[in-house]
Amino acid sequence: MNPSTLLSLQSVSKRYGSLAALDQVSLAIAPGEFFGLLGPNGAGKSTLMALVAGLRALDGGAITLDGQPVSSTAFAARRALGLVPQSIALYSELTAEENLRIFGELQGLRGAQLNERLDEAFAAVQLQDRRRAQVKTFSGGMQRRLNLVAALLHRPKLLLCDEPTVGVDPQSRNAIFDYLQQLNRSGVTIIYSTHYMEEAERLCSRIGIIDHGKILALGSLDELLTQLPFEEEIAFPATPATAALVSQLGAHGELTTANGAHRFRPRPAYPLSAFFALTESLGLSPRLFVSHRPSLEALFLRLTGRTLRDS
Ligand SMILES: Nc1ncnc2c1ncn2[C@@H]1O[C@H](COP(=O)(O)OP(=O)(O)OP(=O)(O)O)[C@@H](O)[C@H]1O
Repeated sequence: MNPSTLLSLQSVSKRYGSLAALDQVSLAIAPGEFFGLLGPNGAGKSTLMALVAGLRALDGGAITLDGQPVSSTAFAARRALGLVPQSIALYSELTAEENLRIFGELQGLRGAQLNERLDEAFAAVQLQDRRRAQVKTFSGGMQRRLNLVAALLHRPKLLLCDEPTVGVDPQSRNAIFDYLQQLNRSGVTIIYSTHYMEEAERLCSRIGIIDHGKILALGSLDELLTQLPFEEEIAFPATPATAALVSQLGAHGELTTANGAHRFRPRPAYPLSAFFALTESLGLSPRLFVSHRPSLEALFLRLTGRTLRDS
């Protein structure tokens, strides 16, 4: 094993009947990474998390954490990780504090140390004043925040977050992001699954795009985006005012039209300065033009023929 690998998946496969939920996935995660697993519903993200956490058995391949095989019997290895499950796993009739006490004890914490960790956890997710309230009285966002810290009381090296912001209001979402970034800066390695490309772009130092149980692309955001054949595209409304421009652009790049808008991808040899000189000479306001950087959405479309949102 490479000494800079914390978690290693080698040709990991998992089937449910005839369905290959994961198909020969290989992946190495280095200590300190904030790794994003980006893919649509049903891509295999939760299955990968459950296998890494030792909650389900592999059908093929191997997973090691710190060089030790991860399996349902390797309890010591499981202590090194925390799992934030996709669905909220809390006892709604119990108070927030009773919940965290149960999770802390399951993670091996007792006495003064447990009390200390509870204080830290409530402070970290700004729920100190609600610790004695029943979880069923919490908003969705508050439950999500509690669900997150419940996985962290034993200070795992590796945190698996399975779509932790689904159904969360923007304020709680930002609180979760800030907390995860702070944890990552303090040395916790994070694997974060999402179907929101904005989250992967904002949080993750490296991203794997997953679909139908296979990792289709892997790299930093910049590395992934350079796989796209174009640098930039410019969108503008399809109106009579822009018709003269459209008639002159064909020679300089690729032009597509959909939903009342044109999109122009200049050839590499055609500088944007020439484009804007042309629009000015036609008396068109610069405000009509919006330039788009290539996005993960565009890469996903290119890799799968579908958009992330619709698939
Ligand atoms: N216990 C199970 N039995 C049968 N099929 C399953 C089971 N769990 C998952 N699947 C199927 O395996 C595939 C991968 O599911 P998985 O939950 O890992 O995807 P996901 O990317 O996490 O998607 P989602 O965000 O919808 O949970 C899907 O087609 C799903 O229907």
